[in-house]
Amino acid sequence: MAMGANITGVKICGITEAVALDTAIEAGARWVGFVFFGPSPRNVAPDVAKMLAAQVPDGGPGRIGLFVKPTDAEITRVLDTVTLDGLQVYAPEARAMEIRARFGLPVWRAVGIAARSDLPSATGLDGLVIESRPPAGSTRPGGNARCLDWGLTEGWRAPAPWMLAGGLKPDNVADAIMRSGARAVDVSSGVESAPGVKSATLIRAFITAAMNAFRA
Ligand SMILES: O=C(O)c1ccccc1N[C@@H]1O[C@H](COP(=O)(O)O)[C@@H](O)[C@H]1O
Repeated sequence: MAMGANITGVKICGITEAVALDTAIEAGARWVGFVFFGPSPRNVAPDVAKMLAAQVPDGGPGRIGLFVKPTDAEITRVLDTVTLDGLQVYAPEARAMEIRARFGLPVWRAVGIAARSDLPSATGLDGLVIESRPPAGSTRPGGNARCLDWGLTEGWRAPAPWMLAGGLKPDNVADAIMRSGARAVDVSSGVESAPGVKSATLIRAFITAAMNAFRA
């Protein structure tokens, strides 16, 4: 999961089965994500994720494990079974830095924002995932199909490579890229036919729309 200053690409998150993974690989996803968070409809058991991760060819998308406020033991339990190339964590910066040091993998921190002042001005991490805040009462901090105001990141001098997430779909991702200035995007709900059920058609449409927008 190399992250240069100008990363461009698409992450398809919340993959739980082989067809969706194959589709994401064939369509040109740069990263694929596996969710290790019980309350999510995309939660995947480590033994299933192990088989999926092994299906990614050399030179294929980076395999990202998503964790919410994880303990070291939770991450260890997954990494003992699944080969991952990076971690996406929902945790404060200091805890994310601890995780990075402890496990020796690149770490992106997910940050929910509601105002420009919420955008981080500094980080010691490998990247940031900038997304909307969850709705009140949500059981999860992301994966809620909720858009942020894309204008909030326009002209932002990001302290690290970043990707835009939250409520992206095939029919709004081009607009989101143009208005936010993002060079990388992350999607879960927007490529599903039902919560947790990925659609090959929507995955292909999303990656095509995003890559066309990056080239525009
Ligand atoms: O996908 C989930 O279920 C999930 C659970 C807990 C934390 C994050 C989760 N998903 C991430 O949230 C954003 C936005 O997702 P969406 O496209 O709005 O569904 C993205 O980074 C997902 O990977």
